[in-house]
Amino acid sequence: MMLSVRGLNYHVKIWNEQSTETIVLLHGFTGSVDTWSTIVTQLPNSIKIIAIDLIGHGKTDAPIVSSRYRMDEQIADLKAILDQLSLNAFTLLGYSMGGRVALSYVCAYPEGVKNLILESSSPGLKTEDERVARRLADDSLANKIEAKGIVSFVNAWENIPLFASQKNLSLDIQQSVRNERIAQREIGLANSLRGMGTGAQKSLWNELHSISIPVYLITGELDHKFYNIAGEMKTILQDAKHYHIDGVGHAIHVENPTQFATIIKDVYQNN
Ligand SMILES: C=C(O[C@H]1C=C[C@H](C(=O)CCC(=O)O)[C@@H](C(=O)O)[C@@H]1O)C(=O)O
Repeated sequence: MMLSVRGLNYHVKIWNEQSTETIVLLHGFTGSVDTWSTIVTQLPNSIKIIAIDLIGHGKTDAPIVSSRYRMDEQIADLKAILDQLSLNAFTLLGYSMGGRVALSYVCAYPEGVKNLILESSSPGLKTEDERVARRLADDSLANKIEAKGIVSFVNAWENIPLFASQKNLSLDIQQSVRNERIAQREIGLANSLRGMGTGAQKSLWNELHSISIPVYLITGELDHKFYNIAGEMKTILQDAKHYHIDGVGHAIHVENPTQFATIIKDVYQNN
């Protein structure tokens, strides 16, 4: 379904619409609602699942103005979507960039969020120097995406060290991840980096201590960077559990969907 919010058309996919327990799923950079297709088959019908294509991704609009992709704009869109769907109590799950959106959302709009699940994500960068350097890198990548096109970008992106463990997946799964990335629009990815990239968003490190809901941090054994980030987040959060999954990297839901789905089911059993 398409929802019009704050002047943009968002693509939203819903499973088990009549169920009461609800989880909202937010994909990562270069992703779409399709990234959750395997997970959905492993969750019980008792859970209503709402997956959203974030701005510039999937079938959601990709505005040409990069400022429309700022994190405050994205979470305001998300709030408007959830209000339109009359959601007043739900678990919010985000993968990587989607986790940064989810965490930003909880810090700005905590009402209604019962649990927060962050897969391989971060609260942003602590210092302005780090953010300046990352913005320069992300701006350069954004310009390269527009100059050389999506295929050239994906050829490089799927081979960054962060995704090395995905080479162990079946060729079918690797191809499905590639297809999802290839289907993206250059303007959407480029402006996503410019507007809500890791260096563009504000740091949420100093807001973590105020989050009172349960936070579930999921990282992969082979993803040392985000394992360490999650470990530090856990020392600050009031109520946090860190699941560290053996034998997988950054995209746990792709590399071990069964164990990922089990964690989600555990969260609901803890409610
Ligand atoms: C490479 C780094 O940052 C990028 C890596 C992960 C994030 C993401 O959403 C990737 C999802 C995917 O392609 O499967 C992305 C983001 O948070 O926007 C980062 O740009 C890094 O080392 O930080």
